[in-house]
Amino acid sequence: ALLGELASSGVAGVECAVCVPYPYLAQARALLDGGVLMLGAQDVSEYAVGAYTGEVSGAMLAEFGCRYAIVGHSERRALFGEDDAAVGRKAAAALAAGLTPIVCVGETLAEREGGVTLAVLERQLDAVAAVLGREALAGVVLAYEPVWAIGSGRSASIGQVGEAHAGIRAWLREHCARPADVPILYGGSVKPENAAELFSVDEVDGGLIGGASLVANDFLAICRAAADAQP
Ligand SMILES: O=C(CO)COP(=O)(O)O
Repeated sequence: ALLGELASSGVAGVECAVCVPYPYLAQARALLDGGVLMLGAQDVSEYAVGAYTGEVSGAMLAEFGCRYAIVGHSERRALFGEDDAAVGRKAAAALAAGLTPIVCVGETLAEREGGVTLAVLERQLDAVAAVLGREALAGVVLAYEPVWAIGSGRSASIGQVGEAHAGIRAWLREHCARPADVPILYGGSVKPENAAELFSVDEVDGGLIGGASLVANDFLAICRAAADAQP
């Protein structure tokens, strides 16, 4: 459904990708081959090669046509013990395999209510910068995903998103060789109804869509909102 619509109507200037679970990569690749939608994975191993049963390396993902790998999604951090340093190593592994890591950062509700949102984002970003360095950092995509807004139906407010994204851009100016090259996506209950407003916020360069991406027409509406928000 996505391919048909995107091929006919297009979304000029917007890069769209689907990040599918590992077992569906081959099937997705066959469907997407040569089309306008790019392919990504939802995770990647921090190890390039070796005996790590169950792990999927960046090279394997590249072989299956992936352009992107999400790293440090809050569910990976909270449920699978991925700490800030491991997220940095995964980002490095993705880059080494020629993939663009989509590095997720975001605060929990307790952290937001405790007034430490920007400090948490900085801590998570510092760990990535410590592994990548200023040059390689320019090759990532960042995604601000407040944990409390993911899958909850409750997106962050325009003000909250603006403050976090401005904070992340300021951090990039200090730590990244080419701070303007790094897109900052917002994720957390993005829907057709709120996409245009969220994409109008300064320093919001796109979205990382969960639930709404499973409904083709909703995802398409969000892609179009991103196209309409082009400067
Ligand atoms: O985690 C997300 C995308 O990775 C966001 O999920 P929702 O859009 O369902 O809140």
